[in-house]
Amino acid sequence: MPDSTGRADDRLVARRLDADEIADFHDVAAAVFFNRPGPQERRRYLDRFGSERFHGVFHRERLVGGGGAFARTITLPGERQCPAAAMTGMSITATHRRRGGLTALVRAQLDETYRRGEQPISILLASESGIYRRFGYGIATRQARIRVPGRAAFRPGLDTDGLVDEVECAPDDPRLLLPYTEVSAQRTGWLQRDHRHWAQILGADAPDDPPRFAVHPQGYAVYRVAPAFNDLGAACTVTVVELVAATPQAYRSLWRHLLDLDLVAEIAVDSVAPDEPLLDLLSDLRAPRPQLSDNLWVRVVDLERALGARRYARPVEAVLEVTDRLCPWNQGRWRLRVESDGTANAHPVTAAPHLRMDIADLGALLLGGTRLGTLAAAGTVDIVDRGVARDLSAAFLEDREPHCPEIF
Ligand SMILES: CC(=O)SCCNC(=O)CCNC(=O)[C@H](O)C(C)(C)COP(=O)(O)OP(=O)(O)OC[C@H]1O[C@@H](n2cnc3c(N)ncnc32)[C@H](O)[C@@H]1OP(=O)(O)O
Repeated sequence: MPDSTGRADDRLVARRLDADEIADFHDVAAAVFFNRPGPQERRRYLDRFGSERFHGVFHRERLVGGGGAFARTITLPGERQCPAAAMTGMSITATHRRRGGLTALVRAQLDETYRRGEQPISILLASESGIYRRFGYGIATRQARIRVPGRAAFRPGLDTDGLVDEVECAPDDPRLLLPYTEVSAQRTGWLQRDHRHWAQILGADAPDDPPRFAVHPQGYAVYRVAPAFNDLGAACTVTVVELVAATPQAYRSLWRHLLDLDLVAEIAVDSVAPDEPLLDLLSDLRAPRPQLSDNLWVRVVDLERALGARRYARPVEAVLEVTDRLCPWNQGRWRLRVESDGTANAHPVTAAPHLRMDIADLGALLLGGTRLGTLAAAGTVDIVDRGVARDLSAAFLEDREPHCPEIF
């Protein structure tokens, strides 16, 4: 409709979608991601996730985009469980891009997340790595893509126990649920799952391509095989969906089982932690050719609560000066005080800062996988007091690399 100047109103406006509108958004998102879901697939998605929070982007009352902010729980350092708004399916239809649609959407989602007060952080996996820093998201975890030749040997002296079995599993099978529940509560970056997430991850909607399962009393592997036979013989590829092990023995035994499958030329995993133990088990350490990229992006929505939600490796006291363009309530100086038991609190102060950083850098640090010194070397964090910064860096760091193994 023309405005008072006679021009058409070209603004894109974001607002919360009601239950009826979520189905329309699902169609918009499917087109954006080049999918053509059948009616059954659409219905299943809505049955599973229709109760989550969705926002839409409108142009003159036409729905042209949107995205979800799903309620998940993530493990933070110190085995602390933290609610997180998991952003997913962010979509703007091709005819309405680069007009501020995503910007309006992210603002609306962050405002609502803060107002509701349930989730101090927002998380996402980015389709392209250039999009989200401007919205205050930082790369909190990294992933490696690996390709291991079939039958690749372990270093000498690494035993396995032969307790792996090939079985059929339903999404609620305790042989999956029990190891996952145990490991996900310990590993920073892992998400808690309910039956909806399991069904989604195990492809319960795609009966023509069911995954295979190898189980061990303390773990499991979910994988698919792409058969391939050429002039020289078999050259099948195993793609590991996930391998979860609660003990080193289960881990080695499951990997040995996959590596020794006959007819397989290569075992592929698209996302493992950069310090995946397999990389230290193989006798040819160069064989997996790990390719690093970004994994989980974290956005601190409520600084005070987010910094208090994890445990730290050592006591420290530091004043951080934080800039935050989108969430001004985070902007300013904060004293972070970590006690000897690793718990912490943050309070606004006026004291001189020891460090200055953008909120995206705090998101990058929160899971303990990014070094403060690296951000300082890149010049995105400004260190005023080097001694305090060194102590703070050590307090933030995790023993193992955090990683989010799940696509959401
Ligand atoms: C968590 C997830 O869901 S990730 C999935 C993201 N979605 C997709 O990849 C689906 C295909 N792409 C799209 O739907 C759209 O292009 C989106 C959602 C990525 C961007 O939507 P738009 O409405 O065009 O973004 P908007 O106009 O608000 O742009 C905001 C800024 O981001 C920049 N930007 C937008 N898309 C990209 C991109 N793919 N790469 C780099 N920068 C980008 C814009 O140039 C703009 O920069 P500025 O602030 O300096 O001017």
